Parts: sequence; structure tokens; C-alpha cells
Amino acid sequence: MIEVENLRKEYGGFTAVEGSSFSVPEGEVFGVVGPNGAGKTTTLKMLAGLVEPTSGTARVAGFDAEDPEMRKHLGFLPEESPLYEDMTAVSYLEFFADLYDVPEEVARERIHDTLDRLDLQHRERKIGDMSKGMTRKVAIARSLVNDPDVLIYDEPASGLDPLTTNYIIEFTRDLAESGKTVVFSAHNLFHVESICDRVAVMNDGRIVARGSVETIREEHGRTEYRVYTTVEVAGAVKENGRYCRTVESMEAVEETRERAEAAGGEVADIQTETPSLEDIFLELAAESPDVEGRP
Ligand SMILES: Nc1ncnc2c1ncn2[C@@H]1O[C@H](COP(=O)(O)OP(=O)(O)OP(=O)(O)O)[C@@H](O)[C@H]1O
Repeated sequence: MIEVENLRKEYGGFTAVEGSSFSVPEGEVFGVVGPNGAGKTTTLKMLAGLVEPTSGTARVAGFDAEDPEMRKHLGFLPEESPLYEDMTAVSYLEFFADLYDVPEEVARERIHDTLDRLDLQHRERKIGDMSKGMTRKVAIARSLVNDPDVLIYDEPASGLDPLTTNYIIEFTRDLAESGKTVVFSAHNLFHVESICDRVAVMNDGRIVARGSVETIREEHGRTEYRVYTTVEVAGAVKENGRYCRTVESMEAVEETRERAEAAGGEVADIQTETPSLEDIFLELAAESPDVEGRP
């Protein structure tokens, strides 16, 4: 549904995105994560046909991203979405549906159905009088007025309270379950882990890791084993009356057991510590090479 090949964007001598390639099959949720300035928004805008790539290609729903036909199949949610404050949510959405030539009856039903699913109360209230969470829901509803196949959401839940955030994240997951293809960017890695099929981790304009969260964890994260012993062994530290040696392989776990038994004790407990995406992300960000033109 989305094919990105060697996408690059330069602003003057500055490279915002470099050598970006990935594909997203139909019905998948794909997360783009990375720190501020990593190139997430630039990547998403190139997919949405709003920023012209310096080189490389992006194909969305079978069209070149810059082909105006592609827009009919796309719902884009920008990071900041200024809405028309004097309009009510419903009249604003009807106005957008009209721009997409959606027949009035179809639009009315679709809008109310979407606002129901988003649990938006007070939909006849002026947008200017709505809370931040409510206006974000209106912006999400706007991205769905044309019933698109592909959704590109830039930080859909950033800056919202935890309840609204969870609601929006779950809603995004449901959209993919109903067959839509979703690409979204996020800072909050917990959300990415909870709803994405696959992710691209970006840093300094480059994708530094890509795949399922599990694959990234296997390839880039180290599982640690905390081996608790009843006697002191080399490399262990004392913790609550026991000794704990932290190791990174099963061989080292066995070796710790042998050391404990040789000293007349035993292994009391073994705990496995799987790195979170956040831990891996920090490590990848620290390791990634500089991109030409980046300070
Ligand atoms: N129009 C532009 N002109 C010049 N530089 C730009 C432009 N747009 C983005 N950049 C630069 O490109 C880099 C990538 O920006 P981008 O907005 O894609 O990052 P991001 O990962 O989305 O960051 P954030 O999480 O802060 O939104 C940044 O250093 C930014 O300053």
C-alpha cells in the first residue's frame, strides 16, 4: 500500500531525510519514531505529497505521492491542525466532505458515525470553544471524511491527557483493523509498542532500525539476566541480603551457578530483563553515524 525508496530531502545544504526506504502493506500500522528533528514530519509530508523529495520515490495507494489522484485515497493529520474556530464540528466536517465531493447524505452519516466512534460530545459547539482533545478528535474525523484507504497521522495524540491519548491510540488501531493502512509518528514509545505492527526508528534524518518491535529488540537489544545467589560470587553485588550478578548470556548464568555451588551456596532466583523500545532507541540514537550537512 505504501512503498518508499531511497527518499531524500534537502533544505539548502541541510539534509533533513537521507536514504529512507520502507514499505507498509494494507491494513498495517507502521510507526515512525525518533527524537525531535529526526526527520519524521518531513518523511510523512513527503508521503502525503506535501513536500517534494529531493530524490527517491514514494508511492501511496498505487499512485506517486505527488499525483493529485493519490489525495483521494489519503487522510492526513498534521502535527498542528488549525481548524476553523467559528464553525461547529459538524459544519466544518460537512464543508470538508463537500471539498472531496462526498454526497451530502453519505457525508452526514459518515461524520456522525465517526464522531460517535470518537466519542465526541457537544458536536454542535463552535470549534473555538472546544478543548484540545476535542479539536484533535475533530481533526481526526476530518482525515476520514473521504473514507481513505491510507491514513498518515503526525503525532496523533501528542500533548493530550492520558485518557484522550489512549482513546485516540486505540481508535488508530481499530482503523487498521477495519482495513485501513496507517502510518503514524510518535514520541511516546509505549504507544508505538502497543499498537504498531512494525516501526522505523529515525535519528538525524536516517532510519537506524526497522522491523517489528520484536525483531528490533532481538537485533539491537541485549537481554539481561539477573542471577541471585545465596553466597558471594565474583562480579556480584549485595542486594537485600542476597548477591546479584547481572549477565548477558545463558552461559554466564550457568557459570554463575557453578561459582555459587563451588562456594557452598546456590542460585536463589533468576530474573530476565528485556530492554524496552525506549532503551534500544536511546542506544541506537547514540550510535548512529552523522549525516552530511547535519550540524
Ligand atoms: N522547511 C524547512 N526548512 C528548513 N529545514 C527544515 C524544514 N522543515 C524541517 N526542517 C529541518 O529538518 C529536520 C527534520 O525536521 P522534522 O520536522 O522532519 O523532524 P521531526 O522528527 O518531525 O521532529 P519533531 O519531533 O520535532 O516534530 C529538522 O532539523 C528541521 O529543522
